[in-house]
Amino acid sequence: MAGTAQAQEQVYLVTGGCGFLGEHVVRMLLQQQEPRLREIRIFDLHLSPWLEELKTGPVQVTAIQGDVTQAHEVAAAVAGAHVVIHTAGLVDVFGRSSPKTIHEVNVQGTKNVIEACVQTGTRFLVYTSSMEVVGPNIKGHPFYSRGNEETPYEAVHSHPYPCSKALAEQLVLEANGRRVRGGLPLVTCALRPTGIYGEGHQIMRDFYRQGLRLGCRLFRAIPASVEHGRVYVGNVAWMHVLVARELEQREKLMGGQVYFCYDESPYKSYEDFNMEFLAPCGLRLVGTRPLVPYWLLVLLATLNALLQWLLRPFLLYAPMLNPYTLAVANTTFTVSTNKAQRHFGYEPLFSWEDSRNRTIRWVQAVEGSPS
Ligand SMILES: NC(=O)C1=CN([C@@H]2O[C@H](COP(=O)(O)OP(=O)(O)OC[C@H]3O[C@@H](n4cnc5c(N)ncnc54)[C@H](O)[C@@H]3O)[C@@H](O)[C@H]2O)C=CC1
Ligand SMILES: CC(C)CCC[C@@H](C)[C@H]1CC[C@H]2[C@@H]3[C@H](O)CC4=CC(=O)CC[C@]4(C)[C@H]3CC[C@]12C
Repeated sequence: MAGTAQAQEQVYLVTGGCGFLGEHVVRMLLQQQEPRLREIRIFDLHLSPWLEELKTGPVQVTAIQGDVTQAHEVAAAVAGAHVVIHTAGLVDVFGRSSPKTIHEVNVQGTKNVIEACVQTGTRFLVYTSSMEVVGPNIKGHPFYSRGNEETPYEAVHSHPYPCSKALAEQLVLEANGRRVRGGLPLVTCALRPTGIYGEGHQIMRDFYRQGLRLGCRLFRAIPASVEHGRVYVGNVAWMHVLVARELEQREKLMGGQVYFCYDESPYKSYEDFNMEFLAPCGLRLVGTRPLVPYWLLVLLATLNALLQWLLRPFLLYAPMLNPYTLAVANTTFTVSTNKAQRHFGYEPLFSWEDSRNRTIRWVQAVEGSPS
């Protein structure tokens, strides 16, 4: 009886619940109608207005405005939660924030989440890591033959974002098995999405708007032969929900594990993949080969980095092209694995056709909306 009562009292905390991925996780938790779910807490630096419309359903939705770098705020939000899904992070590859801030949010923030779990007795922690934890590395090595979680790869990073994600992932995995308040072990695992796309993807929106400005054209910069891993946001969210649900039953198998997020999205170059959505919206990718030679792109990217540094005291100059984004876009990095299926029965919830159609509908709706 006590077991039944406890089973109906689950509280989930989603950090970063108002972000691109976080919103999909929250909506997925509500859609899946998890019978044991009583409350979802959404912890974010910035709370979104759409949260209000979620507050009318049978599951209590609690919005908590807070900062993961503040240990006391995190501890207060975690207290009494059954599972924490930690998606909050500073996703900055354009140099908008300082390396120190990226470290504080992504590493110290994750430390605070772990310590809060330990102090308050929360046993299950799902961390949103990234493929960037593995690569591409600074040497530009491709991730050959569509690697999996076991594929050896020299993970060497210099950019603050992948460095911070790698450190945070390590902290999460090392915390697996730590005794939480009450004496039971903490069970953690990390999910590594490749480049996420779907409704709410701001970089896709930026490309679309740029294409409209350029007369419905985009110009190929990267060879079509460079494959870049992509995964639909709904499937990434579904994987988080499934892990959160299964972690208790399969703690021995899943605790301390990493899982790449994958689905049926095709292997293509970054730009060709984007065209799957942008072409039906009227854009065209000009050139079967890059229009600008690679050395010139490297030069422009380096110039951008230099300008960013020089202008920093006066203004924020953060263009999309810099040495890091160029290296990531220009290095083959794709995954092929079934570890999530083997460990916790994951199958993508959305087919490629579904994912594509949903994303196209979203891009079409972007037209005319404020930037
Ligand atoms: N977008 C992508 O392609 C990929 C993202 N990821 C990871 O997924 C997670 C979510 O990323 P996105 O949804 O794309 O980013 P996002 O920027 O849309 O969402 C991040 C959320 O975290 C919140 N946040 C940032 N700093 C915070 C702080 N100090 N305290 C509390 N909340 C804070 C933001 O307000 C935002 O709502 C991140 O951890 C990111 O590293 C991993 C792989 C790929
Ligand atoms: C004009 C350039 C040559 C093309 C620029 C494209 C880039 C802005 C994007 C190409 C690859 C993207 C990254 C990739 O999908 C992996 C990621 C994982 C994360 O965890 C965060 C986001 C990102 C680093 C993503 C960012 C934009 C690109 C670099």
